[in-house]
Amino acid sequence: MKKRVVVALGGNALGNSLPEQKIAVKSTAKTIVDLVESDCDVVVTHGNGPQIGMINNAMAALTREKEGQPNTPLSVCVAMSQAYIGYDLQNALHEELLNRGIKDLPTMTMVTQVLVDPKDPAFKNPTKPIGHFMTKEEAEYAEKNYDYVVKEDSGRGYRRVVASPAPKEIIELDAIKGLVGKELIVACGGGGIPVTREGNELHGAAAVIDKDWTSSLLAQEIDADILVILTAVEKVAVNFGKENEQWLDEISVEQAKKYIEAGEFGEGSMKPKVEAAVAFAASKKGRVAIITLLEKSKDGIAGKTGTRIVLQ
Ligand SMILES: Nc1ncnc2c1ncn2[C@@H]1O[C@H](COP(=O)(O)OP(=O)(O)O)[C@@H](O)[C@H]1O
Ligand SMILES: NC(=O)OP(=O)(O)O
Repeated sequence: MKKRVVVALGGNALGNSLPEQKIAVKSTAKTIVDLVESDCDVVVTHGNGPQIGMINNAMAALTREKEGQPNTPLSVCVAMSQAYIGYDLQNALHEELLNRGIKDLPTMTMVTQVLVDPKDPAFKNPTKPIGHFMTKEEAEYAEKNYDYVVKEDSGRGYRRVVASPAPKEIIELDAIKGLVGKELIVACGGGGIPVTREGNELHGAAAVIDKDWTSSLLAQEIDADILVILTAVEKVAVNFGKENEQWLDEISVEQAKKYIEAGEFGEGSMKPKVEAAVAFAASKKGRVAIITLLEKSKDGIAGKTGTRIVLQ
């Protein structure tokens, strides 16, 4: 029987610049089509940290240059990032599907809005890094002149941070559900365009939602069998980077929660992935969340590698 799989693409699946992304999506498409050929109905989600930083900077420069040019809201920048990344992915998937003789699976990108709570405390405590790394001097300049909130990122330099509220509801969910299995869909890009509700109106919010959290919500809502979070490591570790580092194969939801509490996973990097994986695996017995490398996704689904989180 076909498996329903949500594949969440991390930064290494897309690269950090326009030329890097154009190259990266070629191997990303191979990985995704491998899953299609392994009898999976796939829905693709992706991050947008570098891309939204780039788009936001470009739009802000335009506002500074041209009198009367209104500022572009962050929600609109997320929408732009969905279209831009979706275009590159669709283009690469189209080619890869045809190369393998698969002609009956159209690809499409769904511009997706995701409801957030305007009272989410995340709006008062920006944590989500976006855009490029800055030196201390560049960071100070950006804070003073562009009103950015900037934080030091694990010894690697400084990055702008923005609010990252929790995803509550996927507005286009029914449309996505109707297409799973019939089309190869890219949805909920960059965690979704954050919106708040006022009656029948949806208003864009100044935030970037964590894509791992939205991917977990999507996987639960479409009743997926597997959530695969693809990133830059083959497995999740405890004592990561230390002498007694231990790579994890299969762990229970309970064990994963204990490791989260013990602070085993990097804030803003591995921790949201494990939390999102736990939320999916805990939501129904039989659901499996896998965290692994992009190029190992097929082996991960076959149970040969990756860290698997399951409800026991
Ligand atoms: N305990 C851990 N086990 C494995 N990787 C970890 C751990 N803690 C932090 N990391 C780091 O998290 C990174 C993945 O997070 P990130 O780069 O933010 O993801 P993304 O692929 O979504 O862009 C890994 O490459 C690794 O450097
Ligand atoms: N929106 C989001 O989570 O993007 P990254 O995965 O690139 O941080």
